[in-house]
Amino acid sequence: MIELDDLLMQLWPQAQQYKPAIETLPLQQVYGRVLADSQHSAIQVPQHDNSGMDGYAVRCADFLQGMVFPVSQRIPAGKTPQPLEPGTVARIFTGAPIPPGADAIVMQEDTVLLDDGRVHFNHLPKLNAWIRRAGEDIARGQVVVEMGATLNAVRVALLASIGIAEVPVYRPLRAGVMVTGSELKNPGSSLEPGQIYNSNEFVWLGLLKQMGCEVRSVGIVPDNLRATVEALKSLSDCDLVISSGGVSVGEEDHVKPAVEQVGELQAWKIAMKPGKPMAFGKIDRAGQSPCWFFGLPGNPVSSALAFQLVVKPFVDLLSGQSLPTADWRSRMVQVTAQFEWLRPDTRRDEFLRVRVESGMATLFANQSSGVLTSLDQSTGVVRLKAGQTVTPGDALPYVSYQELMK
Ligand SMILES: Nc1nc2c(c(=O)[nH]1)N[C@H]1C(S)=C(S)[C@@H](COP(=O)(O)OP(=O)(O)OC[C@H]3O[C@@H](n4cnc5c(N)ncnc54)[C@H](O)[C@@H]3O)O[C@H]1N2
Ligand code: MOO
Repeated sequence: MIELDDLLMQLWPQAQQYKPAIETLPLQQVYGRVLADSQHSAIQVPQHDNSGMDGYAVRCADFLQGMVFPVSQRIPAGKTPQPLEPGTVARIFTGAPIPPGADAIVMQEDTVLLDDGRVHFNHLPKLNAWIRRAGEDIARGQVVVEMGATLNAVRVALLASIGIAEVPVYRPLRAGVMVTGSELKNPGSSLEPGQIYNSNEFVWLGLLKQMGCEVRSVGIVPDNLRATVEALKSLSDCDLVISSGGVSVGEEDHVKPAVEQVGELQAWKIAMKPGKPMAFGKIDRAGQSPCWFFGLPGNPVSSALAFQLVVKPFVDLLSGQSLPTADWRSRMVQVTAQFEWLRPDTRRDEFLRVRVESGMATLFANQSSGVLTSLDQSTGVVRLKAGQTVTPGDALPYVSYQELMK
């Protein structure tokens, strides 16, 4: 068996070597994509010192002479102001440039407009009040979004705010999906005795789409070597293929020999629970970069967790994301156990499904890897080292499903 951390260290450098193709797209089409080159700002934001309020631009020193001033100019947003005449104030609106010579803004609620058009100020102004300084958001030349960042709504808006209309992004990965098992039926059809519904595929379709992959599925593949080999071959034009089931040790488990026929198996049996019989390898493609292969266990919880803990960071790295973003281990936090766990697995690290509220972790009662409801009714997993027992009050490393899928 391979330790999980050793497996990750074996996988990640391979993913980092992969160079996805780059395309340049308009901002409207880049949501969820990974940026292929850091974007610098050619301008400062804001461009000019500007007002944060509707009100008056004033010179503080003038208030030694009194509290009532005539208005010498009107500055709406978008207009270039004249220098502020001494002994006067300027009517100004939110976002409008500060006139040279003004050193504070007074909001209009703190003033009274007199019948003769002059303005009475209720209080002395505060130096620099309500002036938003040029460049206080973004300096000229600053990197605004780093290469490898996923372009979420705010980052796309940041690019827009510096006038960039199109950016280079990595081409989405093509993920191939197959689920093995002669006992499987798709939802919508009725079950014969001994059959079960295929649910694993539906976890992956959702997660892969959330990760921005283009997904192609061949669906259910019966438990025989020939059909498994054919399914692998038919998906080999993808960047990676994920299969479920058939990776254990029984005679009905054909995935490993099938991968060995069409490519190479690099790892099998990981010291983690759930998820032990996971396999990793490659499907050969003459003269092209490899098609990576993940054989995940059939048990629904094992398949979903192995996906989040092993496949997800690999796909993130293939997609061009940086290692710190991809490594969920650095995002683990400590929680306090409110449960007891006295029957640890002595050889594998265990991931227990728990519900965490205010830093307190309660255990989902049924930790079987066949119980899919456990994933819905827990918030994440705590990681135990092989042989580790838990008593209430113990501090445990925890990662939420939300954090795993970031
Ligand atoms: N003698 C041994 N038996 C098993 C071992 C072992 O080391 N020695 N490992 C166990 C562990 S751990 C796991 S996990 C499972 C994984 O086995 P497979 O990956 O070969 O999966 P299958 O046997 O094909 O299926 C397991 C289970 O999951 C259900 N399943 C399969 N596909 C789907 C799907 N698409 N949607 C929903 N459910 C699915 C399947 O019906 C089985 O109930 O092996 C243990 N055995
Ligand atoms: O490790 Mo298996 O994945 O227990 O369920």
